[in-house]
Amino acid sequence: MRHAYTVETVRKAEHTLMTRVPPGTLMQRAAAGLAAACADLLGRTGRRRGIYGSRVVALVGSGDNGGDTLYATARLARRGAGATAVLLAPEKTHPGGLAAFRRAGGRTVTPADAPPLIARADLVLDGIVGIGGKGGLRPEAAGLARAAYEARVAVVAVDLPSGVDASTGEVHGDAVRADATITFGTYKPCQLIDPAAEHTGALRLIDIGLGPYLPDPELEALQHADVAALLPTPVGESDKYRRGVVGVVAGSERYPGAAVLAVGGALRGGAGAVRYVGPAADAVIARYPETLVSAGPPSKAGRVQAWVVGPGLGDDARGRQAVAEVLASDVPVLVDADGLRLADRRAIRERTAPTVLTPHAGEAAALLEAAREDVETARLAHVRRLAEEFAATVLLKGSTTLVAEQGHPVRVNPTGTAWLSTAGSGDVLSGLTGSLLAAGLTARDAASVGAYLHGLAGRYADVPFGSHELAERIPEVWHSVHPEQGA
Ligand SMILES: NC(=O)C1=CN([C@@H]2O[C@H](COP(=O)(O)OP(=O)(O)OC[C@H]3O[C@@H](n4cnc5c(N)ncnc54)[C@H](O)[C@@H]3O)[C@@H](O)[C@H]2O)[C@@H](O)CC1
Ligand SMILES: Nc1ncnc2c1ncn2[C@@H]1O[C@H](COP(=O)(O)OP(=O)(O)O)[C@@H](O)[C@H]1O
Ligand SMILES: [K+]
Repeated sequence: MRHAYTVETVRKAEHTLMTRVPPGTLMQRAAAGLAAACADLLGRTGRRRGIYGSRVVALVGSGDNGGDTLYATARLARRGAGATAVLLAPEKTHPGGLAAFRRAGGRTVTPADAPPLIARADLVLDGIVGIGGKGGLRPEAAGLARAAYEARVAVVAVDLPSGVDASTGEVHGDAVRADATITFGTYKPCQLIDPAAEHTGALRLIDIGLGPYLPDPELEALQHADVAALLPTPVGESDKYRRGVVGVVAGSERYPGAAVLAVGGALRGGAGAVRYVGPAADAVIARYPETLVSAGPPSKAGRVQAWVVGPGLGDDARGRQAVAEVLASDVPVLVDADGLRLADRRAIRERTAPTVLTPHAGEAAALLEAAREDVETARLAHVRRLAEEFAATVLLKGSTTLVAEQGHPVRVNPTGTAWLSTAGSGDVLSGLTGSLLAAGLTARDAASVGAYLHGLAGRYADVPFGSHELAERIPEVWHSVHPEQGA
């Protein structure tokens, strides 16, 4: 599991740790890790394939982030790099870092003289601001960041790309675009959540000894091993009912394909059987003959351990009635797509069994009476608000998928690709996640494992792909996560 913490929590933990180690220790640990990571990068990608003779330019702001950067650049200078520091606030530059940098033979320049040096550099270090940053880059720093970007010079962000909001992943104004980010002590939300995550590049964590002083995480991201431990596995005494039956209420005369896609996802999620309820039974059976079908209503379809309701349901009274029936059941329910529009808000809030809502940004905006752009620019705040207002587990889809449930850390999905933004891919996700719910995973685990597998399926599929291919990739994905199972 990867964990991430807000600035406030990081500061508290650093404060406690600092009282237990000699002054300057943390900065030296950070600088040593940063210099080693830069050396790696110069060895692999620099024009000179190594540190000796390479040209390193450090953008240095007024705080400790600049201090880290100067100490690290001094280490590179001692190993033969030609090092230049651009001082953005000369009077406020970290004194110890600057002295070390000068002793190592580094030279300093003003921002006005920097652009040609940046354009010729092998590596630019962004030490403008770290967790102390407020708002976007100021114009002078923004100009230097742009010069590096336009010259396609490799940029390493120190702790985080300057200009992004560390605790939320929001970006208000100009921000550095990094090829790699070397972060200290723990991950920060900005490195995992878009739009800030898009500025982060390859991410590496340097241990500075903070671990024992950090509380429960505010954000977490599952990794392969966490997902493997959660995947449902049939045992000796299993039968199809004990493995779980998932009911799918989806599709309409107008959108029969949504039913097929959701059922396809459900068949690959580990439940023992899939029941389809709705008007697209012929299309479903033609593609997946193993499905148990009925025309409805859901209340007469037979027992299930979880329901998925909503994909391609349309707008009619029958759809509304089906959603109401499903929400009135005492089993876990996943509500997606049209279901989110048709569902009665109170009926969701008052359910006693778990409920998972899976909106994309547009649907989330409608549920919250907010603007879509606001949801996209502040995903963390909005997914938390949805979980609270609906007393449900909420999976907010998009370039970063988040799963929120009150009283727990928000989960960030680390898999996925922009190729998943294709019609019907959400239908596959809802079937897959519903199947995991029926197989007995908690709402939060089902949502995060569903998003994880779905995101990997998108990465495994040959591009450009149609959504029906995603379900077919799941056995391969399952196997990669859990090498003793799957394809
Ligand atoms: N506190 C610690 O124990 C450690 C901190 N470390 C480093 O210290 C950093 C935090 O240092 P600081 O608290 O000094 O803060 P920063 O260096 O992140 O930035 C604060 C300074 O930048 C200025 N500033 C804020 N927003 C700005 C903006 N938009 N444009 C230009 N200037 C802006 C502020 O006036 C302040 O002087 C971390 O990110 C990390 O790099 C590491 O050395 C590890 C240990
Ligand atoms: N830019 C993106 N990067 C990664 N994943 C994305 C991106 N845009 C959309 N997705 C994913 O693609 C899926 C699209 O689902 P959805 O919006 O419901 O589409 P549909 O309604 O067509 O099925 C979701 O899993 C979402 O997280
Ligand atoms: K930085």
